[in-house]
Amino acid sequence: MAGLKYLSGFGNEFASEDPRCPSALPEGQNNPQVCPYGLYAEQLSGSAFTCPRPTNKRRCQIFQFVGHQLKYTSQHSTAQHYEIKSIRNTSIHPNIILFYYPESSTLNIGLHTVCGAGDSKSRNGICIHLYACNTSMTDRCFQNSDGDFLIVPQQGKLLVTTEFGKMMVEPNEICVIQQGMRFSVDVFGETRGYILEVYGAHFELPDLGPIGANGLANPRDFLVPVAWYEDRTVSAGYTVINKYQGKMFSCQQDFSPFNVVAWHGNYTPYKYNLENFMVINCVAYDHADPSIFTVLTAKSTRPGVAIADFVIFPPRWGVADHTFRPPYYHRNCMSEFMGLIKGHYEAKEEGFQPGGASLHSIMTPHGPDVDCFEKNSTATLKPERVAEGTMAFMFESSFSMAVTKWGLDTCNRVDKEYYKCWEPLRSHFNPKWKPASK
Ligand SMILES: O=C(O)Cc1cc(O)ccc1O
Ligand SMILES: [Fe+2]
Repeated sequence: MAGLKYLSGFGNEFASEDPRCPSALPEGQNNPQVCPYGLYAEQLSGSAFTCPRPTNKRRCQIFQFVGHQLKYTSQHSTAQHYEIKSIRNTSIHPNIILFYYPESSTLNIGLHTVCGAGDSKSRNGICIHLYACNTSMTDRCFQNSDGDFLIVPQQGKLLVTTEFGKMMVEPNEICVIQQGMRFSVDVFGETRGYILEVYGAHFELPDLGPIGANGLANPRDFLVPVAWYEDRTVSAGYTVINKYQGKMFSCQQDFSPFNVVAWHGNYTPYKYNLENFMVINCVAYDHADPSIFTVLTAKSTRPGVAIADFVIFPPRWGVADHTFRPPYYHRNCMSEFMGLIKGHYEAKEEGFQPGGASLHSIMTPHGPDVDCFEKNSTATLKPERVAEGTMAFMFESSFSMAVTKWGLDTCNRVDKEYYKCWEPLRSHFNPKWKPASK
């Protein structure tokens, strides 16, 4: 859908009216006795009323025909995949797991949870889902009452209709749909990607510290939809699906929920093109930690420790002198879930397919495969482009993840031999080695 308009900025105070209804936002107040055009006023609160100002940025006033719904009933079909219970019941072991992506043709029912930890009831935790579909959502929308979705399309673009307006999100872009926001997705063929869900925190831009005012993901590159409504009666029934405490509920209404004529506030969905990321990296020697590539972070209450970070490995220059340039060998107190949007990943050129994923669990050793190690230990170190035409990413989390039954068994695409990419690493130990004489 060409020609969609957006507002620009991260977490700004925005105001938007559908141009068909000028002056739909009441002047100077949120709750006039009667709203313009006879609309209903509703506040969507994404932070506690009493949060201190820096975090109390999370609210939106929306003006709509009508918002309230009928009774939710439990919905079955795909419900079990979202249950946190299913995460607790499943496999806990520290192996490294490489998931191959399920064929989309075998899977057109949407979302599958692969791993996660914590829970939505205590508002602290994460879930990682994969989606694969080839059918648009017709007369149905989704509302996640549990947390925020950071959606990473890998194949196929998504036309996301929200209460705030429409966004087109293509592979190499991401979007965030925050807790409680209703949305529906149109697809245009085989479509798949990844979703990071966080409970109890919203995504923020990372602090820049000594980097200064510019760098990483710049706030102006985040795009927010403009108000758009439809006045549509759906006599056959419009289904609102609500994920609440890990379970799916649905209710029927006879109108489209995308009836918000105007809104203002700073609690909105948004999208970001990863191509806009301003990469900061080593220009002298050694390998900077990948936190330098953080696009968005969902902070925990412990300073510097994220519930989850969204980190990318964008095309860039590699210039470090006398340095083994690829990722170092690593044991981490965090979990590392990696995915690949396109191209190859520098630490594993073969085997890691776009659409695939790997989970390197807490303190499980990982790093470059044997080819990458040998090649880069002897390479002539001239400035060169790294990761050209590729985009790998990582969901890095302080939670220790359990893998669902679906992730391990049902998807049936786990590479049981993944660990073998490190098996041929041989010792280069030379006891006769001498330091170069100065
Ligand atoms: O490849 C990985 O697993 C991610 C990663 C990247 C990097 O640059 C340094 C450490 C690390 O774990
Ligand atoms: Fe790592």
